[in-house]
Amino acid sequence: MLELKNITFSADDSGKTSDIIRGISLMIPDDKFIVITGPNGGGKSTLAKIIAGIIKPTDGRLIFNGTDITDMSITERARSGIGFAFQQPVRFKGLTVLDLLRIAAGKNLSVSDACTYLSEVGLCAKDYIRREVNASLSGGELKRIEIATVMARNVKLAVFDEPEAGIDLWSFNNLIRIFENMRKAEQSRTVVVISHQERLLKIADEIIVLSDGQLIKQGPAEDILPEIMSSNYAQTICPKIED
Ligand SMILES: Nc1ncnc2c1ncn2[C@@H]1O[C@H](COP(=O)(O)OP(=O)(O)OP(=O)(O)O)[C@@H](O)[C@H]1O
Repeated sequence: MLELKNITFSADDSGKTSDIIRGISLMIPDDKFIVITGPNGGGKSTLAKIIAGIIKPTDGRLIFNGTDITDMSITERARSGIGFAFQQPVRFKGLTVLDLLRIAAGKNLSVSDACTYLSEVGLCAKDYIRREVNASLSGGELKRIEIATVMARNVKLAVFDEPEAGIDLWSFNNLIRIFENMRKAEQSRTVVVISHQERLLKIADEIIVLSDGQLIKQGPAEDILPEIMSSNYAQTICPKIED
């Protein structure tokens, strides 16, 4: 279980301090498929980066399975079982797809196992396994390779930031299956996905809504989804400015 206690993140924006995350406290339980959603600019990616250790909160603590991970680096957090897939995957010059999967797995993954991960994300493994992870790969291919690395990592908590971006419809159907399989493959594993996609929201156990850096709602999908889909919802999270 991951507990966020009063997490705040402020950034210096052209000499002015802006509060991007404002005192968020929430629990991310084990063994769940959780979707974090909310309007653009609400702070979802920032919160995901705080969980992964890419950025440090200005204030507040993160407790993962009883251990305070606030001051842990990305690598230490990865070792403790947190896996993160970027919204914009990183390209590593000189590294092949197989190298990348082996680094993710933390062991000398066999070619056949590496191929299985690639096939699961819909890539024809023999075409990709020896390819260099560089600018010649398309955004969708990189995204899928990134997802395969999180699968290879065998994490307790997997965080995906807008995994559907740049993914075609066929692959999106596949992606839904991957998330479901990932969660079921390991007891107590939680998969957190940041998404605006209704189809992902529909299969979530829990939905978390962030807006303007604040936690607006958290609860079972069957309670939260109808509210999000209602036409009044946009006004609730972003009230109209009166004349
Ligand atoms: N380092 C930073 N300095 C200044 N502003 C930042 C910084 N990081 C994020 N922001 C701003 O904070 C807000 C939240 O950004 P974030 O990327 O977390 O939103 P998001 O909810 O993931 O949005 P989207 O749905 O569009 O991906 C945005 O207005 C963004 O411009």
